[in-house]
Amino acid sequence: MSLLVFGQTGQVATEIARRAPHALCLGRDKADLADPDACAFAIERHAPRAVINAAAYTAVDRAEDEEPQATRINADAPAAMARACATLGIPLIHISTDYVFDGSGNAPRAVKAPTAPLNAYGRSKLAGEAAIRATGAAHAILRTSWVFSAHGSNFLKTMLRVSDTRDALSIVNDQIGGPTPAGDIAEACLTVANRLTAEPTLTGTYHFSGAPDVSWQGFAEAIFAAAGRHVTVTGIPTADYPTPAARPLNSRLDCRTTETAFGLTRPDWRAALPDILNEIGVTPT
Ligand SMILES: NC(=O)C1=CN([C@@H]2O[C@H](COP(=O)(O)OP(=O)(O)OC[C@H]3O[C@@H](n4cnc5c(N)ncnc54)[C@H](OP(=O)(O)O)[C@@H]3O)[C@@H](O)[C@H]2O)C=CC1
Ligand SMILES: Cc1cn([C@H]2C[C@H](O)[C@@H](COP(=O)(O)OP(=O)(O)O[C@H]3O[C@@H](C)C(=O)[C@@H](O)[C@H]3O)O2)c(=O)[nH]c1=O
Ligand SMILES: [Mg+2]
Repeated sequence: MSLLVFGQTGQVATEIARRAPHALCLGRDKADLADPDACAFAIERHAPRAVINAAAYTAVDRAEDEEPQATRINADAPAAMARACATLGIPLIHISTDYVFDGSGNAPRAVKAPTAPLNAYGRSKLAGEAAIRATGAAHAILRTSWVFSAHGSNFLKTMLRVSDTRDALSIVNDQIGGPTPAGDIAEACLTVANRLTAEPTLTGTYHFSGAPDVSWQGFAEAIFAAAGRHVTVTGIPTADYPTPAARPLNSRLDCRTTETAFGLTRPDWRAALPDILNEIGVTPT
């Protein structure tokens, strides 16, 4: 057994499966993250050379009402995975989020910058990070942001859906971050898994997000331009788009240590748009 992946249908898991046909990707039916012991058992039984956790509770607004469940999936399960990895002496590659930060200021966040999540999802992901570090397992925690792809649910697909019925939208323009193609995250995870297997001293936390940083409004406009859809996008402040979960204004991630350690540079999300739209079946008219 080479590589064990938690997650099968998600954005990143789908892209890992495409790139690593020999990896064993476990869906919820084979490993339910609400059952952390089952996740640890799956690792012990398959004895892979590395584990990638690409599954998570990602419903940001719903997590406000389901924090215990989000914490079980985003913290208790990764902790159990890391303990099993430590026992076997294999690395765990785990994905985390810009939402562990409070989004103050305008500067890109360094890896070691203080964390202070604004919402339940962010707290559950931060708890996962801490729990993994505490096990002593060789690991890489890869924080990314604003993931999009042809699969699963994401902002790009929401924009395409709503523009089927509306030709004008109001989108927040004061939350800034790096949209990240799931395919590039998958590639980064595989690169990091290979490197960490040979060099466990690379253990640590890393940032990996797409460039350039943009507002959700700017991202929406780029999506509609690439899709050839004529939609009027009006920028609004976050205060005018109330949601159950608060979201950080500044989601910029400083990704320089990831390039130094692994040679991974920030992917240009604009370059990924045409292929992803094409895969969804959207062709500019
Ligand atoms: N989406 C984003 O914008 C961002 C995501 N991240 C992180 O990246 C990682 C990958 O996210 P992404 O690919 O977008 O995730 P998705 O939301 O696309 O998919 C989540 C995956 O997790 C699985 N999952 C959820 N609950 C369970 C469970 N109880 N047991 C087993 N599997 C479960 C889902 O399976 P099922 O289909 O069965 O529900 C699905 O495969 C996560 O760690 C996420 O926190 C970080 C920053 C941004
Ligand atoms: C649909 C819509 C959204 N918005 C805003 C709401 C929100 O601030 C922003 C993005 O909305 P979403 O619900 O897609 O974003 P959200 O689900 O919060 O996305 C986050 O998911 C988790 C998993 C992460 O880890 C983060 O990196 C981030 O990608 O756009 C508008 O302003 N107008 C609209 O019409
Ligand atoms: Mg969402």
